[in-house]
Amino acid sequence: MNPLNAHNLVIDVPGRPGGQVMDFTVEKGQIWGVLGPNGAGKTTLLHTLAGLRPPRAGEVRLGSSSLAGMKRRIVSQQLGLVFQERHDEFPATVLETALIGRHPWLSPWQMESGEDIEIAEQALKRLDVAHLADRLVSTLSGGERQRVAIATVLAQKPDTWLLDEPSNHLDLHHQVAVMQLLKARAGDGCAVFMCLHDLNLAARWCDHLLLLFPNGEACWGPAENMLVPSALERLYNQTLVTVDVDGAPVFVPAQV
Ligand SMILES: Nc1ncnc2c1ncn2[C@@H]1O[C@H](COP(=O)(O)OP(=O)(O)OP(=O)(O)O)[C@@H](O)[C@H]1O
Repeated sequence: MNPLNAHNLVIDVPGRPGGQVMDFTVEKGQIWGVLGPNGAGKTTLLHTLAGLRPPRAGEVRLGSSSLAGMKRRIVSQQLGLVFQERHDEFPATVLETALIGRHPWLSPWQMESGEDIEIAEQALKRLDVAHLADRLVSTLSGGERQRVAIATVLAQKPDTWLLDEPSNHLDLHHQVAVMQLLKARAGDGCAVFMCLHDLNLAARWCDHLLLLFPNGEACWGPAENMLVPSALERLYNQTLVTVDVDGAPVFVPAQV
């Protein structure tokens, strides 16, 4: 796979002057989590990495190519994005939505083949929404809709997965199921880069973390180096209690 590289990247957060230069590469097999308070710029970073927003400085590269100069079709064969907010106003069924994931692999005006339908159906099954295949997406619950969005990227088969709050709307079982799916994709040689509000999900599943502060400051590295209670308390402006569960830290907000 072509690794996703932030090269001297400064994200363009509206109204925020300056911004830290970021330089990191999301390598094959890695699972990155982006943590930060509301408004810190997590979605802006994700959309910049996906090529949907221009950076203020620097560039995003896929392998040795600058993302800005690549055809969107080629980019979407390599990068998949699960958005935080979706506006599913177009009346489409769950299966039709999952099939959108196959579009980067079809030539213009080419119809989906039986194999594409099979891939989409398998993706729906993997996300536990196959029974909803004929339902309009607009009639689904929040968690069902989130799982369809993830199934659509699974059908897309990108090497690098970008996800904005993938655990949004998911119950505990499906949160774990989605994290297991992402871990399995990483185990198969993909890379995962996701924004998370749940610090403990990040601590449990991510091997790399990027902390994004509201003033634009950022730091990143292996998770064990980033999970420093004092840094996390500063990040969230919240006192934390750290407890050890099965040898791993779990962070709980202090009551006072
Ligand atoms: N189009 C826009 N016009 C004005 N301000 C914007 C625009 N898009 C984003 N912002 C601002 O940029 C900042 C960063 O937004 P962003 O969505 O990246 O934050 P976030 O860390 O993902 O937040 P959250 O945790 O709430 O999802 C916020 O203060 C937001 O209000």
